[in-house]
Amino acid sequence: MSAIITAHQLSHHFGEGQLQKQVLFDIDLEIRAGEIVILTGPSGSGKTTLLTLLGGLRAAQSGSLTILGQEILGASKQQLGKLRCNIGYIFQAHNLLSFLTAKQNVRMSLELHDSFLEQDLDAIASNMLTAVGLADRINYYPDALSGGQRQRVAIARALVSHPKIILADEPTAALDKKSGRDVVEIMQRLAQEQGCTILLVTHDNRILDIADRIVYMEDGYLVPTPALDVSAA
Ligand SMILES: Nc1ncnc2c1ncn2[C@@H]1O[C@H](COP(=O)(O)OP(=O)(O)OP(=O)(O)O)[C@@H](O)[C@H]1O
Repeated sequence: MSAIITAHQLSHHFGEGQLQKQVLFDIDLEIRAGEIVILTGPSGSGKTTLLTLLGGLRAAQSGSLTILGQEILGASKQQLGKLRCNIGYIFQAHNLLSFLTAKQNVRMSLELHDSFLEQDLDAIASNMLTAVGLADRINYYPDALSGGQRQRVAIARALVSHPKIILADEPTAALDKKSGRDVVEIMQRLAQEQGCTILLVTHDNRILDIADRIVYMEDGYLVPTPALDVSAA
């Protein structure tokens, strides 16, 4: 498997001068095509900061970061924007637009890509919602859906354009055990079908077993995964 994301000696700080605070230290990480990698660790250890860097959502400051073959250090806003077309994002709060139906929310993601024909968009969006088990909720507004159903719409929206990478930040945090499990299993199945790489940040020990690999963070450093966390899954 080839590397799809490679970080080498990646560091990051917030603030300037006396207020500067370093939150990532010399991160070395390689993520290969098709892998499901879970990033876990205590609150404030830098997981979200690392995830946003690896997803091209913020500029890298030092070290080296290659995403889909492109060096991100010093990349322009345009280059980052183009890169993001190949990445699907799923967040804790699903961020669906409340005035659009499930289908319209998914369709909107397709409209950002010019590789799909206008007349096909409705059918593609509906098929994707069917794939996440929402065939009977296609024309519902988010307010009429449960938390788990909304998160499944968010998954459909992220995966519908067949991105090469999915980044998910605490996708099960707001869900009960059963819904959380359903959501990650759907992500896992679809990513496997599409050959997509998943990088997922979570505190949720109940879903650690879906990962091919668990990466553990502490105080801004990658550390060997404690055996305890793996067996607790
Ligand atoms: N925009 C920002 N400006 C200043 N400091 C920030 C900013 N974002 C994060 N931090 C700080 O960076 C550190 C790492 O935060 P980050 O959100 O990456 O951790 P995390 O491991 O994802 O935490 P959690 O599990 O609680 O979400 C924290 O000390 C946080 O306060």
